[in-house]
Amino acid sequence: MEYVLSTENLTKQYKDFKALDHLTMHVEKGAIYGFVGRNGAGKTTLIRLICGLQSPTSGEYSIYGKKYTSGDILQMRRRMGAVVENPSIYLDMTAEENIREQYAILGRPTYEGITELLELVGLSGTGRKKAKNFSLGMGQRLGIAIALAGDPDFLVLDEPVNGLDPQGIVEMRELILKLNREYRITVLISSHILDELSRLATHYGFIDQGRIVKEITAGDLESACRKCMHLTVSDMRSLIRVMDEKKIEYAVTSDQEADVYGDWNVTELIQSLAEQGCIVYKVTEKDESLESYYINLIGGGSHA
Ligand SMILES: Nc1ncnc2c1ncn2[C@@H]1O[C@H](COP(=O)(O)OP(=O)(O)OP(=O)(O)O)[C@@H](O)[C@H]1O
Repeated sequence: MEYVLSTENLTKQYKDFKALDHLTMHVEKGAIYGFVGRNGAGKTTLIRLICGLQSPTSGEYSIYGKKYTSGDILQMRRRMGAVVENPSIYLDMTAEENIREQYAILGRPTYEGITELLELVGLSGTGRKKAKNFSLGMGQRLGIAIALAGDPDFLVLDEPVNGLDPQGIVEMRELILKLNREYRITVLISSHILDELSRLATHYGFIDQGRIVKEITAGDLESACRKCMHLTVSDMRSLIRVMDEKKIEYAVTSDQEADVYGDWNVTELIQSLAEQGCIVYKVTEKDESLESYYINLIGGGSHA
């Protein structure tokens, strides 16, 4: 497995407060990694660390397999683009001037590719408009364009849809998907908006109080959250017999209760059970949403 980013026991302590507490995570090459956690969980701290804006207290991280203490780390960071907190945009400049500026900072020999970059992020029509007159969504997209100026293959976005209107959210989602699918850019996105992430992420890392509580692929998460029928019955042995005969997937949850997976005809199922002398007292549809999965995972409390 090739990891673009991996951390091991990464810890960041501010006086007597641990913002990151032995955090271990793995971002696979090609992934859109949804970094999920409530406000204050430590997402931005992790991003600041991997961008080299702050140093860890202990533990380590590697980018493209190179440890942060190695001499090659700066080179690896050049393969990374990030939009952290407020993107560094010159407000008195146009979108194009901002990207030109970034090209100059990066020491790129020509201004080639700027038109394409503006088009990619949907800012090609902004002409002489200065960044200070941009909408929030345009500003976010300019931040991404600046982060893309160095042709990164790893893009880190801290809460990219925060504050955007529904249209802005859709545009941001489409842009991220395009960067990942067409340009093969691995993306790490931090967010507390789970529903939005679920339309994008191929992998998730759930963070709480500075620790990763779970890393899971989108496929495994979908299975964990899939719909099922919850049955309360008089006779569990009969239920088991009927389910096994019909090759229906199920899970017994108590003496009288079971979860039945798949899209089955409820009337037929109840009839088959009745024929075996098993009365169905109650049928409810259970749909563990991403949100409730997450709340179960981190044990409730006040959430973002
Ligand atoms: N420089 C600092 N000094 C002291 N505490 C800090 C500092 N920076 C961050 N923290 C604390 O560390 C914790 C984690 O902050 P962080 O910004 O990483 O959270 P987050 O998950 O990004 O949350 P949010 O979604 O609110 O940005 C917070 O409790 C914050 O107050």
